[in-house]
Amino acid sequence: MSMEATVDRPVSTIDPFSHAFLSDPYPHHEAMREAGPVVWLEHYGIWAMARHQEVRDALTDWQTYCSGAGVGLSDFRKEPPWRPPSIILEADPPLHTRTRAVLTRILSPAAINILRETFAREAEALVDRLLEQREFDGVADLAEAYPLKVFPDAVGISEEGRENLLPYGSMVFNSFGPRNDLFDKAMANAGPVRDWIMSKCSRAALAPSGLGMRIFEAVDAGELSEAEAGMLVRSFLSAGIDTTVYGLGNALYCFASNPEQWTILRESPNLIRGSFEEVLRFEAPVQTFFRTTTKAVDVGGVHIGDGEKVLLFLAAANRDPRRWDKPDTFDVRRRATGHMTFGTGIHGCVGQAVARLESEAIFGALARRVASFEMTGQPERRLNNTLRGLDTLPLRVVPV
Ligand code: HEM
Ligand SMILES: CCOc1cccc(C(=O)O)c1
Repeated sequence: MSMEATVDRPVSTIDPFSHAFLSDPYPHHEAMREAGPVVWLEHYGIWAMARHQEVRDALTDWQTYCSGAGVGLSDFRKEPPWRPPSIILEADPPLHTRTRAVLTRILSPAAINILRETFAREAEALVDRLLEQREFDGVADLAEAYPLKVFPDAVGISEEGRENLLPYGSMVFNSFGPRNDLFDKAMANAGPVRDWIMSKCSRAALAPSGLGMRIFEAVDAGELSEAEAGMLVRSFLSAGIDTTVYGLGNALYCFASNPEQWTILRESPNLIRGSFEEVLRFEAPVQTFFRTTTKAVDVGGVHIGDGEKVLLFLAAANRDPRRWDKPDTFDVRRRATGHMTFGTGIHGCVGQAVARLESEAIFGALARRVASFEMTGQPERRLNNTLRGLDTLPLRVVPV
């Protein structure tokens, strides 16, 4: 019998969904990276990976680390999901292969390029208004306002009721964590919010020329059922707003906190696209996702059993000194490709071209018009079981 060289498993008592951890995760990320390639979190009875190599390998090995049991703490095979599972995010091949192919085509860089002019026009108009105001809140007046205008417009849903989108995103992203106070608060008004969202996931509710109707055209082409098309529109509304809201807010925070980096960007506008990748690496709006093992597996000598939950710390991988030089420095000149904030492998973010276009439009407009940002008050955090970002960011802009 081959004696596997298994070592004792590294153990940690931290609660990665506590307010303390979510408010300042970086020291805990460092502790987990140093504890081992995989760490047992006894608080929840789950495994954690915080190093870049292990996170990347687990995301790539979808056969061993599956999504079909849910990509949150809850194992769908042991307890009912709070909503019908996503047929892309919470699906494995072959179902995932079919649904992913449809969204990959609809959200391809070429397809998204068609939105470039509209996204740029909306960004210029918003920046005009904010420069008039001089002082505003970077979260409410920019990071929320812009995605809430351009993305639902692009999907093709009506203006009325869009105030349900952020609450729904909060429900979705808090649901990947434990049923803690953050989840309970997010679910307070679940019924009406969920009803509004589902009312938008049908042909009748979608503009003929939007991204949503592109999904129903895949039904007519025999690639999807009518019900599956509705579920994929739900995926757009689940994933497509809060992620970019937190991402744009984190970007503003990074530039306001590192004014010399903003000056570098203004002098070299060709760095604008790459600077968003550095924001995503340094202040990942999406911090974690889970996988579930489909067999026993040995990671760096540590034995993980079959059917166990593994928490992948995307944000910890982004600051792993094994992968990055000066990982805790925000540097817009860094080539940040290889960050884990869009995931990687077969589930790697299918909407990343939309996110990049939104950021490029906004920060392109700001770089031409704003000499510097000044924080006029203390920013407040918006705690969420999966997302990291701000609730308020009081700003003043100094025009060029
Ligand atoms: C800064 C913005 C964004 C971030 C940080 C982000 C992050 C991610 C991550 C980490 C994943 C992988 C999840 C996993 O491996 O389990 C993912 C998948 C996904 N994202 Fe994004 N996302 C962003 C924007 C968007 C947008 C704008 C859309 C619009 C449609 C979108 C739609 C999706 C969908 C449908 C999936 C599931 C893909 C699959 O499972 O094959 N995301 N995203
Ligand atoms: C940003 C990761 O992608 C997601 C997130 C939440 C929900 C869904 C979905 O497919 O419903 C996808």
